[in-house]
Amino acid sequence: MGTEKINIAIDGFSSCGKSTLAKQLAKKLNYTYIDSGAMYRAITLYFLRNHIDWTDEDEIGDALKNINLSFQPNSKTGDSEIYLNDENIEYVIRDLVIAEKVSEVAAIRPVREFAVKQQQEMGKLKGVVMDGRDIGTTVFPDAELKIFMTADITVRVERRFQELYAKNPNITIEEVKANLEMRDYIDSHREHSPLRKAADALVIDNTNLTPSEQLIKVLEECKMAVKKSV
Ligand SMILES: Nc1ncnc2c1ncn2[C@@H]1O[C@H](COP(=O)(O)OP(=O)(O)O)[C@@H](O)[C@H]1O
Ligand SMILES: Nc1ccn([C@@H]2O[C@H](COP(=O)(O)OP(=O)(O)O)[C@@H](O)[C@H]2O)c(=O)n1
Repeated sequence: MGTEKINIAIDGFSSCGKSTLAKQLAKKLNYTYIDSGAMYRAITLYFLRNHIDWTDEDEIGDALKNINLSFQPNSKTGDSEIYLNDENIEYVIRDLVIAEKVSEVAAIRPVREFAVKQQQEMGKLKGVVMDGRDIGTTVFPDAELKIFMTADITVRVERRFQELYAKNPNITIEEVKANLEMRDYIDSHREHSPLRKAADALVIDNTNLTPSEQLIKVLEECKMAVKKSV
């Protein structure tokens, strides 16, 4: 592949493999991976810890002024991890307690403006793979490659359940299913930047694809997108 860098936007439903694909691509292409969902999870963690009333616009505005988010590579794995005011919160934000509230918080306009501004800044120099819900539609509407991922709900629930069960054996499959369905509903029906497939996005249904099969498929698309961009 040439030296020209493009931006790659990956959107889709919860737990369908967006970040797995985004990380694979970033490694292969030597791009920067940004997990935009981690930013909304981080803001939710801050709001919960500090008992912020997120129905109150003034309280939200003051709280956002105290939130500094950054991504830094893990010194052992090299994987990008999120920091909230210098604390590594990569692990804690994956908890179901955060997943229960994150879609409510992510629907708030000033929260989205706060996150989107930083995301757009990170993409200015290109060479970014970002996954989320509104990357191809709002954050990088001009991204050279847009992917919209999906997979059957039963497969998505099973995948996320296995992940959460490894950390907490008290978790039930019903809880995980209810959470994914609730988030998909709120994310696709909210007023500001709802989850939508961008008109020019390529749909990947990975219900029956392994991670390496999906990578091969998308790398071909990347090659073509880079060629088109020069
Ligand atoms: N193609 C695939 N086949 C099987 N499991 C997958 C595939 N892609 C991702 N996974 C697994 O599914 C779970 C959710 O993937 P993840 O990338 O975190 O999804 P998302 O970023 O969309 O929430 C993870 O445990 C991941 O290892
Ligand atoms: N670009 C984005 C990314 C995430 N989000 C919100 O953040 C939540 C968590 O995102 P995530 O990517 O970590 O979710 P998973 O699919 O990994 O479970 C989503 O359910 C959305 O409510 C968003 O609104 N916009």
